[in-house]
Amino acid sequence: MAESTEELSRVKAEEPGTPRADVRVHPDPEPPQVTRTPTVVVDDLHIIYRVYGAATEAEKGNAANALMRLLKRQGRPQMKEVHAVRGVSFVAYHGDAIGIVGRNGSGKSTLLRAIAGLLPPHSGAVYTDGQPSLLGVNAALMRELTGERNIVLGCYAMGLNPKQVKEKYDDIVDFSGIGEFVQFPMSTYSSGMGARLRFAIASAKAHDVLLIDEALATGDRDFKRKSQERIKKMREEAGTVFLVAHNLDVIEETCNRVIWLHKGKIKMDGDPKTVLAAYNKG
Ligand SMILES: Nc1ncnc2c1ncn2[C@@H]1O[C@H](COP(=O)(O)OP(=O)(O)OP(=O)(O)O)[C@@H](O)[C@H]1O
Repeated sequence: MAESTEELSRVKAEEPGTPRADVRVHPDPEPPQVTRTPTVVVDDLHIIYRVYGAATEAEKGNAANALMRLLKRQGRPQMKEVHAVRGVSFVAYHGDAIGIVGRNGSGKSTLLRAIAGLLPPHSGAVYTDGQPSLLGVNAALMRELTGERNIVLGCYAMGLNPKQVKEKYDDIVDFSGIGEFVQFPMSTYSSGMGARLRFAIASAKAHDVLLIDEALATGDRDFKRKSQERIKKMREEAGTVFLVAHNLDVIEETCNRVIWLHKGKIKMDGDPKTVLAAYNKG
């Protein structure tokens, strides 16, 4: 942590009076290359969820109150705010694969959804160069349709034309490893099979910015290896990949940079080894 403390004091010295909770760690003392092209700029982003009907502090966790409310058929008109992302700022570049780590509820998925444009900022902004695509465990494939139909529809949704879908189809089925299950509705798939098919569809196309939320967590070792290779290829094709995963090995092997979120703020941002070592300690 000596390196990060030094970095933090330097940042503070440069910006007197500006409170900074985050720590930026660069693998070498050289300043970042100015020639790299930024793909995602997140500027002092705040995301707040509004939950209607939430319990007040006084009512929280009180079974007697809950029972009384039920008996009296009282509604709960209170509105509670959850401040999930609190002033996050960073710049991602072409060719970056950025792992996002943090404890449950630290704001990882919220940040990805905001970069994908699915959540409006409460304040601050997200600027992206190109179209961001979010691939999550809940990505919108249709459970009642067969894998085959989902591949075709998913490819169309990504903007491929019928000829390109034909060319990609076999590769998607092979990569997903779902075999003859491709003929069955996705409702018959295990969660791992669904996740593999989603990744296979999404990665069949080059993305400007690909956001992956835990999709690799459910695959077996062989699938993880294949998907890591594919992420590497996507990086080489000059896209930017964001990866949220609780499996830190996957992050370390796949990413060239890691952002550690803690209670909605960036606690550390830098090369995977340094950040993961600090995260494991803390
Ligand atoms: N749709 C929602 N409505 C209200 N609050 C939400 C919603 N989604 C997430 N939150 C809250 O926002 C905070 C951040 O959640 P988020 O899912 O982004 O964290 P996470 O780091 O991805 O967690 P996990 O590792 O458990 O997936 C949490 O306090 C969570 O309860």
